[in-house]
Order: sequence, then structure tokens, then C-alpha cells
Amino acid sequence: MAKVYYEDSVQGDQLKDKKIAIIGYGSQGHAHSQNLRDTGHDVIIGIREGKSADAAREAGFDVFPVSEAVKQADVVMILAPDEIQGELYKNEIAPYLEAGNALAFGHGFNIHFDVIQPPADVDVFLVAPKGPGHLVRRTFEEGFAVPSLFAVEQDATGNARDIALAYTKGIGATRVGVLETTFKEETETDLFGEQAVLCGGTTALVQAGFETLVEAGYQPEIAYFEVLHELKLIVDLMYEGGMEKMRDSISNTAEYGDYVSGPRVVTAETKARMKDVLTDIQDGTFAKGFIEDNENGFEKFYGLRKEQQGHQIEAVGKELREMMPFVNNK
Ligand SMILES: NC(=O)C1=CN([C@@H]2O[C@H](COP(=O)(O)OP(=O)(O)OC[C@H]3O[C@@H](n4cnc5c(N)ncnc54)[C@H](OP(=O)(O)O)[C@@H]3O)[C@@H](O)[C@H]2O)C=CC1
Ligand SMILES: CC[C@](O)(C(C)=O)C(=O)O
Ligand SMILES: [Mg+2]
Ligand SMILES: [Mg+2]
Repeated sequence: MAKVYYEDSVQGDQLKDKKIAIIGYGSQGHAHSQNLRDTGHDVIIGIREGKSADAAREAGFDVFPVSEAVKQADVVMILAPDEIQGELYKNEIAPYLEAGNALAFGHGFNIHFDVIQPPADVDVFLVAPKGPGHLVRRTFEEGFAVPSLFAVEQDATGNARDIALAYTKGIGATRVGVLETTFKEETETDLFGEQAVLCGGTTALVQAGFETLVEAGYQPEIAYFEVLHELKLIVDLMYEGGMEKMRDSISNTAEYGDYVSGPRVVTAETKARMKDVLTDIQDGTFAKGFIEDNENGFEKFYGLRKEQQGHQIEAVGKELREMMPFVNNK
């Protein structure tokens, strides 16, 4: 079994007396910053002026332009969107990095796909929580955490690994488990997970299920409860105790239907398409398309977003959730 790092596995604190600049204050940025501050670390925020900068100030952080934050920091964690990191690094980070600094990432995309090439005299590592940033913060406040990965790409100081591990502890991840990986493995598995299963696969499955019921004449509200709302309740059981716990809780009818009909929907053909998705990630086709679309003003991305926002399941869900304020955990 892979080695899992917990609180006791990390001795000392290699981040003590270091200034950490978090670049970006969005989903991951606000969570890393607040968790690190709560574990006693010196955190500043590097960001452009705007909504996020206001939120960071409101949360009590010292906020600087990115270049100024980099100048002050020993550890620079880039938590800006992947598609802008290359330009941001070139213009506002690289010129201000000093030998012996550490450059860190929440996802390996820009190092793995060679968009960013750091100088040889800085440490390069990643700390990637395996969950959305808002849950990284919420679970921390509840006393636990989101499991995370760390990887070292470049060890200029001889301390990169210890600094990375201290960072995982600083955001709380060692409370629940941290695994060591490489930039390649983190990047490829993360992209695959979000595209084929967690986000792309799930939304496509839910939409197809919703459309199948509605096209057959069933009420859209019933279809919504059946294939989207209840999904969380079923997934929660898998999260707690795997498929066995979920199958233990559902009826025998549902369990029998699970075995005989699941493989009729997710077929060998689906798995072959998953392999295609993985190949596109591994050979850089996906990254190239994403980067090119960004250079083109995200025409494809924003078009697809608009199309998806207009799907009937979203309108039905919005109305139903207004009757269920408990589902919105704000
Ligand atoms: N979302 C997640 O849960 C996860 C994300 N990651 C990784 O974390 C990184 C950050 O992603 P995520 O948290 O989703 O990002 P978000 O889009 O939520 O936040 C990005 C932040 O960067 C700021 N920003 C945008 N452009 C600039 C700029 N030009 N200069 C300075 N700051 C800027 C934004 O500020 P503004 O408000 O001004 O736009 C915002 O605060 C990515 O590498 C991602 O892959 C890893 C694991 C999970
Ligand atoms: C599943 C999507 C994710 O990889 C994440 C929250 O872990 C992301 O890039 O946001
Ligand atoms: Mg992820
Ligand atoms: Mg991701």
C-alpha cells in the first residue's frame, strides 16, 4: 500500500519563519490562506484588484500586487486559474523570484505541460487537495480536512520535500491523509478524474437520465429528484463505506437493478471512450485545445458554458432548491 502521511509523519515545521504568498484568492486560494493562517503561518495575498482582493482584505489579509507579494515571499503558491498562470508567471512572478525561494502549485498542469519553466535555483513543488477549495476550508473548520497529494519537481535547497510536507500539514491535510506523487501523475489523474467521472462523466450521466425520463413523459420535477438530488445521498453512502455500504442501504430491487442495468449503460464502449479521454490528456491534446481556446477568448468554453446553463434540468433544479433552503450550505 502507498505510504500515507499523517500529522505525526511531519516533524518540525519547515514553513516556520517563512513568508508564504498565496497568488489568487478564489476557490483554493481562500482555503489555503485561511487554513495556513489558522495553523500559525505568515500568509500574504498576491492578487489583482477586484472582488477577490476585496474578499481577502475583508478576511484580514495583507493584499499586494502579485509582483510585490512575490518580492516579499519565501514560498510562492500559485492558485490563479491554470490558463493564466503562464502569462502571470512570465510578467509578475519570474522577475521577482530569488534563489532559494519555493514556487508551489495546486495542480501540476503548467509545469507538466511545460508552460512554466522555473529557474534551477528555486524549489518547485505541488500540494493538490483532492476536493473543491470551499470544502478544503469547510472541512478544516469542522476539524478534519480533504486528503491531498504532494510532489516535488525540483529540489534546489535540499528542503523542498520537507517544505511541501509542512505545507500539507499547514492546510490541515495530514489530519486525514497525504500521498506523495509526481507532477505527471497528479496532472494526468486529476484531469482524467474531473473529465471522465467527477464532473464530465457525472453531468453527462445525470443529463441523459433526466432527458430519458422527461422525453418519456414523466414530470421534470420528479426526474430532477430522481437523478440529481438523490445522487448526493447515494454518493454520500459510497463516500462513507464504499459501494458495499450504499448497496446495503438500498432495496434488493435497486441492488439487483444496479447489477443488471448499470453495465448496460456504462458499457465496454464507454470504457473505450474513457481510454480515449486519457490518451488525449497524456499526449497533450487536451492541454493544447484548452490553451488555444483561451488564446481565442475562450470562445468554445464560454459557448459550451452558456449552452449547459440553458438546460432544462438547471431551471427545474433552481425552482426546487428554492423550496429546500437546507441544501444550500452557505
Ligand atoms: N477549484 C478547486 O477546487 C481546485 C483547483 N485546483 C487548482 O488550483 C488553482 C486555482 O484554481 P481555482 O481555485 O479553481 O481558481 P479560481 O478561479 O477559483 O480563483 C482564481 C483566483 O485567481 C485570481 N486571478 C485571476 N486572474 C488573475 C490575475 N491576472 N492576477 C492575479 N490574480 C488573478 C482570481 O481573482 P479575481 O476575482 O480578480 O478574478 C481568483 O482570486 C488551479 O491550478 C487549479 O487547477 C486544484 C484542486 C482543486
Ligand atoms: C474535480 C475538479 C478539480 O480537479 C477538483 C475540485 O479537484 C478541479 O480542478 O477543480
Ligand atoms: Mg482535482
Ligand atoms: Mg482539477
